[in-house]
Amino acid sequence: MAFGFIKKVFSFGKKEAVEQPAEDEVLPPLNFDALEALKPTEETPVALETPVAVETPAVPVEEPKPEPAPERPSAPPVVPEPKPAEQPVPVEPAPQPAPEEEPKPEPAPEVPVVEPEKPAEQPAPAPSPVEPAPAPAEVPLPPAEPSTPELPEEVPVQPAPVPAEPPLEVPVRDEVAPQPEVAAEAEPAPAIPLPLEGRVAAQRPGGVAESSDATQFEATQAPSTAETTPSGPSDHLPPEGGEDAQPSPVAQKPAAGKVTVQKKVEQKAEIVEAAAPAPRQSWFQRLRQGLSRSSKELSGNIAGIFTKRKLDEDTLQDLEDVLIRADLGVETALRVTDALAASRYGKDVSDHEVRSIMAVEVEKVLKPVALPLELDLSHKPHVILVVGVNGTGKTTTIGKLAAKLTEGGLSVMLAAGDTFRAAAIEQLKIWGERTKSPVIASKLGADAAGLAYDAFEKAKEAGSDVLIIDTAGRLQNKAELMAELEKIVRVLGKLDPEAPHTVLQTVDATTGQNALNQVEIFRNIAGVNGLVMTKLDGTARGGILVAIAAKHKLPVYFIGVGEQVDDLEPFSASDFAKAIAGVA
Ligand SMILES: Nc1nc2c(ncn2[C@@H]2O[C@H](COP(=O)(O)OP(=O)(O)OP(=O)(O)O)[C@@H](O)[C@H]2O)c(=O)[nH]1
Repeated sequence: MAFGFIKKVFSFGKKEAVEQPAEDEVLPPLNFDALEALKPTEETPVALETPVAVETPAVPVEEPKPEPAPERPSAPPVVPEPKPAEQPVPVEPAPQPAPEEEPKPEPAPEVPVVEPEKPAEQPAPAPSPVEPAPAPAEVPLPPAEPSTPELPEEVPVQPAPVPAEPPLEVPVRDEVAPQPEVAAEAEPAPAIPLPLEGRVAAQRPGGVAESSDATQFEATQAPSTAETTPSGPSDHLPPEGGEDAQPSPVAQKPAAGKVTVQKKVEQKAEIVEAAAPAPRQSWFQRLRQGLSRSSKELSGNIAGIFTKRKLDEDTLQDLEDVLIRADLGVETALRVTDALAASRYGKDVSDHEVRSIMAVEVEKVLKPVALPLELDLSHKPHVILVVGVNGTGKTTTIGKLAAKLTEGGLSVMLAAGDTFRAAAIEQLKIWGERTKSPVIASKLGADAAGLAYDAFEKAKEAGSDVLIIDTAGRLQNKAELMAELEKIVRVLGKLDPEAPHTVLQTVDATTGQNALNQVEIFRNIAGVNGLVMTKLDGTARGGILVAIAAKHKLPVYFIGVGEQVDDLEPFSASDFAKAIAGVA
């Protein structure tokens, strides 16, 4: 029994704590010295049991077994006492904390919001360097040093140890770690962040400033400032600081006028060339990989039709069905079958020939909508309103787009207009930190239109090039959503009749046919004039993009094939058509 307990404790990395009590117990039996020299183990158990009532350590040792089995209650009443009195209780809670902590790590990916908040608080104790002690208060530290008295606290921490080994060193920072990683990705464009950091640095009351420190500070500080929406934002974008902080050539701002946003801001092409090339897979490779499910299913079905069969009415009908089932839409399906029939009717046709013709026809459908996003910088700022159903990738797309713009030397301000979800607000703040873009946010449930108006004013004051406004997308309450979006558009128009200058809708490719309706709805509600197709990676329904293009004929500016900051690329009709058709 006792051994079992000790082992458990060891596993938590608290040998010291346990061993001590064990030794203490052994000490009393020292009276038997000579005799017991050989049987230390056997004695201990005896000693443990005897002193049970008196010596607390002995009790806890036995309880560990009872832990899993509350069966112990049957054991001598003595046992139950020690539990409540001592740590045995905490030992059991240990498993409890495990579930508690797990939820944290899990939400981490989805709701990094929690993480940023923690760091946000830490910065306060930022003087941490001076007070490493307060940090222990966080719990993680105690487990390492403290022994018995802290066991209860340690217990909850122990569950973490498993994943916690890293946290042991810098638990909180670990959570923030992901941010530095992102920052690292953004680093490729070293010159850009510099000026931006300069801005943020200027915002800091204390003027702390090294790049690395700055990053950490911003990660925590930014959110807080964003919360102080009313005054904060303006402070965030001191045009002076921004320009001063742009010592690097890359930081040069594009002249007023129209710029094209593709892989980078077009007007910055010369400077962008200096940026280090990404070592990752080529865009087309990633696109092919992302659409592999769509193309494989399609290719498999096509191959099934044309194996040892001539092209006739039946095969054409079968092909049409396959294309429609692949979400390409009736119009495109007919285009493909017509084109195929025109040149190959009555002949043997290989599936590869069919897919090649399909790629050509799909490209024809997509070509008209594969347009680059153009920003009119004569507007200060050019306002981009991002709409779409919840979860379609609005916030993520805003972050990716902000990264492109800031890397291109443009100053960007973000507005957390989805005031219905705290997570959405926090998520945008994180993107703001990553892209060094000020975020205007307000309390949960605040009037989104009021926030948009406020953000527009602040962006004007700050001289921002672009203002990107996030919005809620609660289609489940269509009337309310419609009223809110209409109000946002109306309010923005008071400051600039032409605003919002771009209304982007994010469309989740995994949605399938319902995406067609979503575009219809948001187009009518918010005047959508451009699309971003997200989550094309890993879906078998990528063909829906073709159906949307054929039906709505709205520009598709970008497509998303992942959650990373660089997983947003300008839409290429040719690349997409080849990728989904599975031809080189
Ligand atoms: N695989 C993949 N995931 C994506 C892509 N774009 C966004 N996501 C993920 O989709 C989820 C929802 O994205 P959000 O940006 O929060 O979507 P949203 O529309 O802002 O959602 P709400 O905040 O609820 O309105 C997140 O987990 C994103 O990481 C993409 O292109 N590919």
